[in-house]
This record gives sequence, structure tokens and C-alpha cells, in this order.
Amino acid sequence: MNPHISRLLGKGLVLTDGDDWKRHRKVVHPAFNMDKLKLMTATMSDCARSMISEWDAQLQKEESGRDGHGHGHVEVELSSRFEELTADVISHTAFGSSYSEGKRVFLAQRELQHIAFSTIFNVQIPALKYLPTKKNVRTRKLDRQVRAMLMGIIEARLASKDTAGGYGNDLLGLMLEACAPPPEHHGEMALTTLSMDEIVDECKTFFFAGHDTTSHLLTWATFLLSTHPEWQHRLRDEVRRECGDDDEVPTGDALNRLKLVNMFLLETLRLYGPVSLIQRKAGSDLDLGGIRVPEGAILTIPIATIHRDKEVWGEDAGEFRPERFENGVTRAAKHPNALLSFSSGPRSCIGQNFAMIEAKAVVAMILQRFALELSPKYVHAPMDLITLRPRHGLPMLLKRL
Ligand code: HEM
Repeated sequence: MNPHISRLLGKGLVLTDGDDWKRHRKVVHPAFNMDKLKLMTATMSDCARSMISEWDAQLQKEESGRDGHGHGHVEVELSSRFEELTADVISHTAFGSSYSEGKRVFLAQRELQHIAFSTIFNVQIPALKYLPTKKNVRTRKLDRQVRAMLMGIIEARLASKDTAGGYGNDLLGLMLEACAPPPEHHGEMALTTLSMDEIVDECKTFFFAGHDTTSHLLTWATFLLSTHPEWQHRLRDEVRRECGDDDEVPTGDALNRLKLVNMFLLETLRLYGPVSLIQRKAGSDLDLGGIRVPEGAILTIPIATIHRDKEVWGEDAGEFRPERFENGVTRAAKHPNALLSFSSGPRSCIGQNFAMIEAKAVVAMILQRFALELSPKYVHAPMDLITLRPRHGLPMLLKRL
């Protein structure tokens, strides 16, 4: 693994194994249950609303700047805008009341991520990571800053627990709650199930695993909305019926009723899933459909290829057809687990409901207010750099409805 990426994730859920992984998953799991996620819907909508207000202001400026003779639309590069939005959402949902400190952590994490991505195709020579190259020096400095800032946030939370009446309802608070000592040891503040370092690494993992992936889902979803106007109309009708018009913020329950939006997002994940491949190591000798796989072999699961396989999805595998999900994910293909965007089994994505709720809220709020038309500047060049993104961004024309 690229050392810059290991540093980004530390010993969080993604990179731990065996008993360590079980312990981490047990602590983190309660933070992602449906009731907690519903509480986070309001935060997600608030972040989306502030992005939408910016677009409204841009449109207003465009209209007034031309004495009422503007062309009635603005062009926005959506992929970078969605990256900001999802970073904002994860900063708020992970750190709630400590949002502004959390945002600083995430800006440093983002720079670390850019360094990691810029070295992804380098040959990995172990000794190189100890050399004082410009990137190594910067990485170490940022890493120290991230750790110190996160420790500061966590210590402040622990110290204010009694006066604040708990650790808080954000992801960090819920993790601390799960690690809290039993009442008879009240006051001892020993974190019994995850160490301080491990909590720091879990915070880093949320940011890394949770913001880029969800932003690319939103990017490809809006791309497909603009290239399939009939679906844009159908989804808008559903959103208006279930969530109301543009001055109403969709509730968690209303989002739950968006069946067509859900089918549309699943089809987006099938055709343009942010994660194109995952790897697994064989824990013992295996027989995989007649092929002998020895213990320790690394298997690559080519999600993107499986998602377009005609033998799995039928002759229309290459076409955009959300209807295939009409009877649920398990009946959409010849195999019930054919959709692998969030992986499958015990190591599947812990944030999948979080990501789907966020994507539904943002798509619904955009459809309530704007019509989307792909800019003529758009060049279709999907690029797989850990996650699948449009190489030249997604310039989109937004029109007020
Ligand atoms: C559209 C959005 C997302 C996609 C496509 C996605 C995809 C995935 C995939 C494919 C895996 C399995 C990786 C592997 O086995 O190598 C995974 C794991 C994981 N994801 Fe996500 N993810 C998304 C959003 C999120 C969010 C929002 C969070 C957290 C806030 C998150 C946190 C995690 C974590 C912690 C793991 C590791 C789970 C474990 O090993 O137990 N993901 N994700």
C-alpha cells in the first residue's frame, strides 16, 4: 500500500483486520444506525441549502447584471462543488459542535489526500518514505497537525461531558459513548474499547472513505440526470409529490419514500460506481469455481466490469435503465449480490445508508429548484484515481424552474 495512503487512514476500520477489526466495527456500528442517520438528515439538508443559496445568488446576479436580458442560467462546475459539500457534511456530522476545528482537520487531510493521489502510480520502494523529500516532509508535518487537532477536539469533548450532558450526537460523540467506561468507573475516562490513537484514526477514515466517494456519486447522478431529461422530469415529479416544493426541506421519512430516486441512484452506482475494484486476501486454500486459490493470494474483484457484464445483468447491461431495480436490488440481476458498489458481506461499507440518505437529500433539493442541462464544455472522460471521477470536471448549466 502507498505509504501516504496508509498514513491517511491509520489504523481505522478500512485498514484493520481480525480481532482489531471486530472491535473497531463494534464501536463504530451504533453511530450508523437508521435512527441516528435520520437525525443527521437535517444537517445534510442544511449544508445542501447553503450550496443552493450560492447558486441562487449567482443566478440572481446573472439576471440583474444583464438588465433582465440574461440567458437565465449559470454554469457551475459540479464535481468540485460536490467535493466541498460532502466535506462540509462529513465535518458537521462527524464533529457537530466542534465543526470549525473539524473543518481545519479536514483541510489538512485533504492536502494529505492530494499528496497521496499524486504518488499513487509511483513504484513503492520502502526506504523512500524515510527520505526528506519535499512531499515526505510536508506529509509528516500535516500528519502531526491532524493528530494534534483531533486530540484537542477529543480531549475537549471528554472534559465537557458532564457539563454538556453527554458526548454529543455526532459521529465522534457516538464513538466516544460506545467507548465510555461503565457507570461504576465513572470519572476514570479510560477508553475501554478503542484507544485515543484509534479514535483519531477512525476520524481520519470517515473523512477519507466518506467524502470523496459520496461526492462522485452525486457528480455521476447529476450527469445522468442531465443526459436523461425524461428521468429528470420523473424524479422531480416524485420529489414534489413526496417532499413538497422548493421552500420545503425533505424529511428523513419523505426521503425514504423516494422509490424512483432510489432506483436511479442504484443505476448510477452500477454504471458509474465511485469504487471500481476491491481486493481480498484468501484466508485459506480455496476452490473458486474450479480454480484453486492458495492461502494468502490477493484477489482483485473488478466491480466496474461485473457491473456491465451481460451474463449477470442481461443484454441491456450497458444501458441506463433504472427500472431494473424496480423489485429491489437483489432481483435486479441474475445474482442477488451482483451490485457491489458498497461491497458485500461483513466488510461491506459501514457508511452506505449515510451515503444514500445524503445523495437522496441533495438530489431532491436540487430537483426542487433547478433544471439541469449539461454544458457543451463537458468532455466525457471518466478517470479512476482510487475513485471514479470525470477527468475534466462536470460543467453544468443550472436553470431556475
Ligand atoms: C457512495 C458512497 C460510498 C461508496 C461507493 C463506498 C464504497 C465502499 C466500499 C466498496 C467499501 C469496501 C472497501 C473494501 O473492502 O476494500 C467501503 C468500506 C467502507 N466505507 Fe464506504 N463507501 C461510500 C460512502 C461511505 C461513507 C459516507 C462512509 C462514512 C461516513 C464510509 C465508510 C466506510 C468504511 C469505514 C469502510 C470500511 C468498512 C470495514 O472494512 O469494516 N463509506 N465503502
